Amino acid sequence: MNLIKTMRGGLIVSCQAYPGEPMRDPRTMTQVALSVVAGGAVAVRVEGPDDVRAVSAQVPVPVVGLWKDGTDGVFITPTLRHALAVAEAGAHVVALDGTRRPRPDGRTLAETIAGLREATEALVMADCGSVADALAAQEAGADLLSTTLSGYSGERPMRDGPDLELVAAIAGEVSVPVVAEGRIRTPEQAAVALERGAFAVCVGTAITHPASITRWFRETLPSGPE
Ligand SMILES: CC(=O)N[C@H](C=O)[C@@H](O)[C@H](O)[C@H](O)COP(=O)(O)O
Repeated sequence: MNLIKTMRGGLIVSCQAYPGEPMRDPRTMTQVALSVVAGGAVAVRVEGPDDVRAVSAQVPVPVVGLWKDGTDGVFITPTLRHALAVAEAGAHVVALDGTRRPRPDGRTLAETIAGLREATEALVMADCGSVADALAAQEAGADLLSTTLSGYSGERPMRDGPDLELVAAIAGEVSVPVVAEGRIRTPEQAAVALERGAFAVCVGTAITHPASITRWFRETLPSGPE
């Protein structure tokens, strides 16, 4: 619980590069992670066992690890095998799909969390897409809940910005800490998420994904090269 307390009111920064991108390299992601820690991140969120291993060996803050497998359905740390690998790589917190959808290995979320607890000391962040997910994930034993999958799991509409309504609704219903995550683009949105009851805020793309940030600028310019 002490580890969770260190994140209270803070900014968790997700440092991820996607398959095929130039920054997809454990050394590069470690440099990104060290840079966001220098700026005050209370924790980092990192994808894939290789990046988790490299980053957790170097950064002085908790590492929230995940392993994406695929891009559809349940793909964030989808099975117990993935969760164990992320913990073994050094993650202090394992983030996994916390929706009520069937999981590829047939285990329930509760069984997955129990299996992880038997083998490791890692805490669990359940990535949710609705209030019903959050309630079920709390029941299943998650240590932290996040709104990561709002707009992606089919239960909430996809918005341009963060689903602050969901943050408030979950925070009002559960007793475990709630992380506001997903499409937070500005410091102001992050501050509002905390006001609405989030325990901490997680920002990825707007801080660590240069291709997206560049695109936002370019698309906002009135005209430019074709
Ligand atoms: C839905 C999904 O796959 N989310 C992923 C989860 O790890 C990441 O791609 C996001 O970057 C992360 O959740 C942070 O959100 P944003 O980048 O919007 O600040």
